[in-house]
Amino acid sequence: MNLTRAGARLQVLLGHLGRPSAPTIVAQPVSGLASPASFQPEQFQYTLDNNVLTLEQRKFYEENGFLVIKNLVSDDDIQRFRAEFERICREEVKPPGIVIMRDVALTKQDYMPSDRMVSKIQDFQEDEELFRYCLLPEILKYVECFTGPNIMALHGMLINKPPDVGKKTSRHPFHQDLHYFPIRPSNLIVCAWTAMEHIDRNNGCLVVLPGTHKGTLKPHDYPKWEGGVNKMYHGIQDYDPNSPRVHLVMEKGDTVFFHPLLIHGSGRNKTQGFRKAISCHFGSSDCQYIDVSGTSQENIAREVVEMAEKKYGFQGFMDFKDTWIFRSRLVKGERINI
Ligand SMILES: CCCCCCCCCCCCCCCC(=O)SCCNC(=O)CCNC(=O)[C@H](O)C(C)(C)COP(=O)(O)OP(=O)(O)OC[C@H]1O[C@@H](n2cnc3c(N)ncnc32)[C@H](O)[C@@H]1OP(=O)(O)O
Ligand SMILES: Nc1ncnc2c1ncn2[C@@H]1O[C@H](COP(=O)(O)OP(=O)(O)OP(=O)(O)O)[C@@H](O)[C@H]1O
Ligand SMILES: O=C(O)CCC(=O)C(=O)O
Ligand SMILES: [Fe+2]
Ligand SMILES: [Mg+2]
Repeated sequence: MNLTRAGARLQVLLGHLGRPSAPTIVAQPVSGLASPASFQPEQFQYTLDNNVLTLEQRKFYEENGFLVIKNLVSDDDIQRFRAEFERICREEVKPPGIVIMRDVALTKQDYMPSDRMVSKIQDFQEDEELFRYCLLPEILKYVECFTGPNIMALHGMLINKPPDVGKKTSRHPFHQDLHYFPIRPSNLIVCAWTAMEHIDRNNGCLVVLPGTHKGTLKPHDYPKWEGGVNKMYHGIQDYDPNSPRVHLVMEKGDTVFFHPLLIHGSGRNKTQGFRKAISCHFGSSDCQYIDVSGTSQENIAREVVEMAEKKYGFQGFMDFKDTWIFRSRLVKGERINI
């Protein structure tokens, strides 16, 4: 994207956020030197001005589309998320709205209420214990660098990647999360993803294609994998197989923040343990809903609406946008548009 246009759009958004616009860049010589404070960076388009990120971290996110913050979430909090996840799997608590997903390779087994049957839970916004993740001040402090001060939690997930049974169904194909969101602008959306244990290539770490957040939203569809593909795990069909991959090896509590256009996936879990991570997508409440009719997002919109209609029993009068309106929750500032 053209820098001037992006700069102009950011100015409009900042104005809309009720903040002073970023100063126009005029290199003013002060005692013969340009003052670093007045030299506000017009080159930044994926991060906002505040004092949380170092210049180096900011440049890294701008360039790569992700940023890992080590040791951000405490062991105590992670233990609480794990315990609540197990209670949900054992059906001791049933938070309204929760979506429990099994790995496609295990769907023909008799269901036992146990964390060994569940590959992912989604939409935990009504579970006060898990939703604590989306309210953690240490997470929101970083989220605000991307969304600004009015923050909505759009979607929470706890991923329990099962041991692969040999069909490679535990993989998550390369995708861009924006495919699932009828919400723009994309630069005001960010995902926080926290490792709940040591995660590396053996148990299926996140794999990212650095810099791909600078591209556009690509068409997504089910990959043609012989062993089966999980429901709604759409992938990008024409990603560049030679694009450099970065495998994110993370320790318990480490958190990666990434842009919704960043192409990422996760590999097979070759261990016998269930690899756990907790995540939430956040967006500025200044964002807007878009109509995805006639775009590449139509396919996922149809699937999500079908599932929501089945789950909530409304037939025929829900659209993609509605499924997001009632699932998202304000976590900071004011609810404005979305
Ligand atoms: C309002 C809610 C909207 C939620 C909207 C999510 C949008 C999220 C946006 C997030 C943004 C970030 C990016 C996230 C990337 C993702 O994670 S995308 C979402 C991931 N997937 C899901 O959310 C699906 C969750 N739901 C499920 O897994 C449900 O169990 C299913 C697949 C709908 C089936 O439910 P069910 O009917 O209760 O299950 P069951 O009777 O056991 O099986 C029925 C049939 O489904 C098959 N099946 C069961 N599980 C699976 C499976 N995992 N895969 C494939 N087939 C399956 C069975 O084999 C069976 O097939 P047949 O024998 O009839 O041929
Ligand atoms: N044909 C494909 N289409 C889309 N995504 C793919 C394809 N093959 C692999 N991937 C994805 O590529 C990412 C990285 O795979 P890579 O092989 O580098 O990781 P890995 O950890 O070694 O995983 P694996 O053991 O499954 O090979 C994963 O997200 C995986 O799901
Ligand atoms: O494997 C994971 O933990 C991440 C999966 C992912 O990218 C997603 O659910 O959108
Ligand atoms: Fe994702
Ligand atoms: Mg591999």
